[in-house]
Order: sequence, then structure tokens, then C-alpha cells
Amino acid sequence: MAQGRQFNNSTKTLKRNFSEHTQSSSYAKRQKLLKHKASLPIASVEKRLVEEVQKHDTLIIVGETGSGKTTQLPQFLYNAGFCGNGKLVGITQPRRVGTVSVAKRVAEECGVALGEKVGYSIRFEDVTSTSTRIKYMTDGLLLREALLDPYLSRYAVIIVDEVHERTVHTDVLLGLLKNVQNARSKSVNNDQQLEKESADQCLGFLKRCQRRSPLKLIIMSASLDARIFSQYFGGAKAVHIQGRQFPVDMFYTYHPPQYYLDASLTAILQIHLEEDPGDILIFLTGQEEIESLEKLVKDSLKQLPENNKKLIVVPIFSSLPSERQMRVFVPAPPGFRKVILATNIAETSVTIPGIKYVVDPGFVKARFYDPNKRLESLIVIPISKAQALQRSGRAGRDGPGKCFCLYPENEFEKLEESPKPEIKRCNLSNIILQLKALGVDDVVGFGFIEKPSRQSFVKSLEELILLGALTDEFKLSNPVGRQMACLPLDPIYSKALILSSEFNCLEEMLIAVSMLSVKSIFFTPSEKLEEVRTVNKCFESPEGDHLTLVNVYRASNEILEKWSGDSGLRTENHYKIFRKWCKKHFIDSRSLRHAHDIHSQLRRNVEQMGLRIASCGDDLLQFRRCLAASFFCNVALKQPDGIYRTLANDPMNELAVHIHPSSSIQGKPECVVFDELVETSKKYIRHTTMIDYLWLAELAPQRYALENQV
Ligand SMILES: Nc1ncnc2c1ncn2[C@@H]1O[C@H](COP(=O)(O)OP(=O)(O)OP(=O)(O)O)[C@@H](O)[C@H]1O
Repeated sequence: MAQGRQFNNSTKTLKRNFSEHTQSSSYAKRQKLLKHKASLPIASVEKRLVEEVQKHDTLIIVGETGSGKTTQLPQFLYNAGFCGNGKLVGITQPRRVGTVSVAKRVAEECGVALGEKVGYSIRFEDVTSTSTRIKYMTDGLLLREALLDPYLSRYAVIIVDEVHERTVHTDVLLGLLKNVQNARSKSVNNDQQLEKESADQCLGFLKRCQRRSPLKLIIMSASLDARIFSQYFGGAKAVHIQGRQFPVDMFYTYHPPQYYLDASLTAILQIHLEEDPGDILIFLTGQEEIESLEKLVKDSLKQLPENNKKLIVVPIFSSLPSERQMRVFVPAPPGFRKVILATNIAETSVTIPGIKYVVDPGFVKARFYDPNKRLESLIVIPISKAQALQRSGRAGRDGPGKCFCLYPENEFEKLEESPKPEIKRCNLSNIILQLKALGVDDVVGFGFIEKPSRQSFVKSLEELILLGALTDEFKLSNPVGRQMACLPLDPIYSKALILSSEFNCLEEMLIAVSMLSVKSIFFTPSEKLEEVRTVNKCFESPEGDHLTLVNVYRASNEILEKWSGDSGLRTENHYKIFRKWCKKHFIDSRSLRHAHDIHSQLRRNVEQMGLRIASCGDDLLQFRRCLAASFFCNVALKQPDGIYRTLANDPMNELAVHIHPSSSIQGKPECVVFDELVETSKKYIRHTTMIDYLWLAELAPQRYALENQV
């Protein structure tokens, strides 16, 4: 990387030229891809990397951003024969967007349709087939797979990519993979022994053969401290890939800006007016900031002369409808420059062609969970050095780039090396349940790379006991705990599904849980809040948001049914009408379709479990009682001043909270259950439904026995 330089936040005009975007034939495209592959820094060390993987069961690979680790290494291993006997190379990623976009790219490079030799799997979306050999997936997905196949016997190699992010799933996966490696190498030794001992135990031997090859494990990132991981894996070898494809020049401000949003605007305009053609990517902390900056940029453009107005603003954040997220990959029209306003969703793994300039204000919004108060806070904090490196690395991927950091260079030195591991700041209930289902009895003693706090363990174990997933002896209960672990859901949602069968409302709960499982059904631009409310009045249930979600789903189902005709087949035209309907109601059509897919999968899951699927019809009391019986850890009571207070065992941990303004609940009911408690500008409870406080002692006596009552 070039020496840091300082830059001025002044604006000047500069004429630019964009070359015409020409469409190449598929042959020419393929030749171009091959040439590109050969030019990546990793290409020159292919042979050495393959040899290292052959020699070592665990390998740590560190290489500059854009050097070709994620896209090329799996192809090297495939070509070297690691996928013999139908085995797979699996690559985990921390985010869905990165997983999908990288898989698409590698399929293109291999000249195959996505889902054939190269595929991907993310929760509720599997684009693989029996011919898939290179499989990209989220880290959480591989953890789930381990529940069904504890030896991960289909995989010859597993690459844990972007490990510096230290997501909770990556951390748990590392511990688990260590155990799997041990178990598989033991099974190799045992099998050799058994082979000698007895020829007539042929069948058992064959069975063991399926899991006898040792598991190769590769830990990878551009910004990891190899020592920590090497130590964790008993002195595993680390390989450093030298060089990057294109340089990225770093620039810093003289002083920290007073308001980084203003500084961001200045930086964007400065680049637009003074720098050579090339798109801009700026990292902000969330939707609100992105929308403010979008408006500021658009207003500023109005003041510029006509020939300087050719700047397109494209936002990307996680609650944005997926179709709109994909717009970041669409090239700007000839003569235009594109500026992408992104959260850290675009920080790792992704390559957005055309990005030449990165602007980094140096902040990120991170989640912190307080296990005592059950409160999740979203707090804006400075990024770590690893994140700064990843951000600058989004430039320099298809040509030389520049990164403008909106902080002085000496501030960079003060940043933490890596982000705080998620496992130290999240609710552990789901992880504990999965570990228990994997047969890890002593979860506190599990070999985590960094152990979560004792308090987090205690609170999550308590919650799982209250939900009936664990016995008082901390064992997985049968059948409830086992059933809960089988469902790819948070424990409270799983419990709600299982219980709803008894309350005769599994139909409704399947819908509610499916809708809660997608990132966000409604897309609400801040300036259109009122319009969204008016147009969606028809779905609103005064009793609460869970029923509102059920109403939206059923209305959308009617739209789909109406056009499916006798054949039951839905054509693209039906979906066009569906999308139009969604747009009218400010609904993210991809999220809603996703909810329909999740619904189908969960329905299959509960059918396999033998749960009785029935509808409560108009008797919605049953549905609300069932919510009370499952969401009883998330209850808030109205206080005389009209503000709500959460209920906790220890009054010190009770919090004053507000029902989220987007809620459909009417009036101010005495008592509500809620889905999540998040602190943004205030402490909000989201997805609330009214219940009767007196139900709690009857429906959740384990938590609301008389002596616990307030
Ligand atoms: N979707 C894509 N479109 C165009 N080019 C791409 C795409 N994905 C990858 N590339 C090209 O391949 C190069 C290598 O990408 P790859 O993701 O393998 O690098 P990496 O070393 O894993 O980077 P990082 O550590 O940032 O994830 C990129 O620099 C870019 O030139």
C-alpha cells in the first residue's frame, strides 16, 4: 500500500470521460476471465498452495484483499483432485450478500451454471445439486449441516474465509472443526486397525470408510493475526501470499472532522469534480445516515453546472429490498459516475466492478447484547484496523484505487486490531442449543477461541431451561429440546411453533415465524412513513404486529393464488403482478417471497416432526395465548405514566421501553409480548402483541410463579 498522504476537503471542477460500455461476446468474455485469473497474485503460487494443503491438515492463509483467495483457492483445490469420490470443497463466508456474489463469480469463471459444479447455500436458500463440488455458504449454514452430519463427511476441505470478522458462527465453527478433524483422523487410524482385524465386518467398515479421510481445514483472511489462529490450532502453518493486483493509495485528513457526514459530502464532491473517472464507495453506519447523505448529495448536485451533474447515488443497507441492493452491481450509464452509500454489508468478500475510490469515515454500527436486561443495543463505534483494511480493499480490484480516510493517520494507529468477537456481545441461547444437539455437553468448557462471559452462559442456560429446551440438569430435553434444535430458528420461535400445535394455531404461527425470519418485510423510506401507514391500514391488526404480519402474508397469498390458475403454476407474469402489488404496499417483494419459501420449509419440518397443523380461524385469542406461552421472557407492562417496563427476575434489570412507532397495536394495552428489544435513539420493543398479564401465571408458571409476580 502506498504511503499515507493528506488531502484537502476543497472542491474543484474537473472534466471526465467515460469509455463506452461495450458488450463482449461470451467467448471474448471467457478469454478475458481466464486472462484475469492468470493475472491475480495468487495464480503464481497455485502449486505451492496445493502442496501446502496436501502436507498440512490445517493451514492459515493470509493475503492482500483482492489477491484471489476466495475465488481462486477452491478452484485450485478442485483442479488438484481434492474433490475425488464426490467430495466437496466448502467455503464459509460471514454474510449472505458476499456468499451469493462470490459463488456467481466463480460459476462464471468455471463456465458453468450456478448450482452445478459451483453452488451456494444460505439459510432457507440452497442453490446446489448432486454435481456441486465447490460450495460457498454462510458460516451459520455449515454449523446447521453439522447437526445432520457431525463428521461433515461430504467435505474434503473446508475453508473458513474472512475469519477476522469473528462472527459468532465462525468462532463456534472453529471449535467444532477442530473436534471434527480429531474425530476424522481417529477414524482413519481405527479403520486401518479394524481392516487388519476382521474381514467379515465388511459392512461396518464400509460405513466408517465414508468418514475416514482426514478433513483439511484452511483459515483465511486479508487481515488476521496468524499467531492467534496458529496457536489455537496447535501450531498450524501460516502462509502469506505476497502482493496485490493493483495499488490503493491511502489519504488521511489533517484533523478529525467535526461532523463526518458533512466531511463525507465534501469528499464525494471533491472526488467527483477533481478525480479521474471511476465509481465511489463510501461506508456509513446505517439507513438513516445513508438516506441523509443521499439527500445532501442530490441537493448539492442541483447547484452544480449541468455537465457536472452526472453522478448517480446508489444506497445499500441490509433492510433495503434485495432487488435494490443488487443495483450496486449495475454499471453507471456512459458518462456517469456512480457513488455507492453502503453499510459494512459491502465491507468484505464483495467485488463491485468499477469502484476506484473508497471513502471511509471510520465508524460502524455494532450490536451489543446485555444478557441481564435482554437488551440489544446498536452503538456507533470506531472501526478496527482490520475493518479499515477491508474497506480500502474494496478499491484496487479492477484497477489502481484510492482510499480517503476521514480521520488523521495517527488516529488509525489508535484503532483496535480487530473487531470485538461477536460471541462476546451476543445472546448465546441459539449457540448453546446447537452445541447441545451436537453432543457437546459441557458448553462452558467447549474449546472456544475466546470464551464468552460467564454471565452470558448463565443467562442463556436459564432461558433454555425456562423454554423447556434443557432439563434442570442442563441436558437437552426430549422431545422438546431435540425438536427445537432441529428447527433452523431462534429458540423462542421454535418453541412458539411447537406449542402452537397444542393451541390449534400452528397455521398462523408458521406464517408469523416465517415473516419474522426475513430481514424486513416493509421497506419504509423515512420521508414516506405516513404514506406507508395509510396504504397498509387494511392489514393492520389492532391486537398487534404478529397478526398484522399474518394478514399481509395471507393477502399476498391470495394475489399469488388468484393468478396461479388450474395448473397451479406461477409464471413470470404472475410474479410481475405480485411485485406491483408489493411495491404499492411498500413491501420488499423478494423478502416476502423468501418468507413464502421459509414457510414451505418450516411446514415440511413440522410435518416431519408429526405436529398437528390446524388453524385457530377467528379465535385469535388462542394465537395470542400461544404467543404469551412462548414469548414470556419478552414481556412489558404499562406503567402509570404510560411508559412500558420490561419484566425481569431482578427489578434492577427492568427497563423503561417504548413500543416501536411502526407497530400496528392500538391504544396502550396493559401488557404486551414483543419479539426484540433494541436500543437505537430510544429503547424500543419491536413486533408487539397485546396479552393479558394474568395469562402468564397459567401459561408460563416456570417464570411467573406467584412469588415472582410484581
Ligand atoms: N463479482 C466480481 N466481478 C468482477 N470481478 C471480480 C468479482 N469477484 C472477484 N473479482 C475479481 O477477482 C479478484 C479476486 O477476488 P477475491 O474475492 O478472490 O479476492 P480475495 O483475495 O478473496 O479478496 P478479499 O480478501 O477482499 O475477499 C478481485 O480483485 C476482482 O478483480
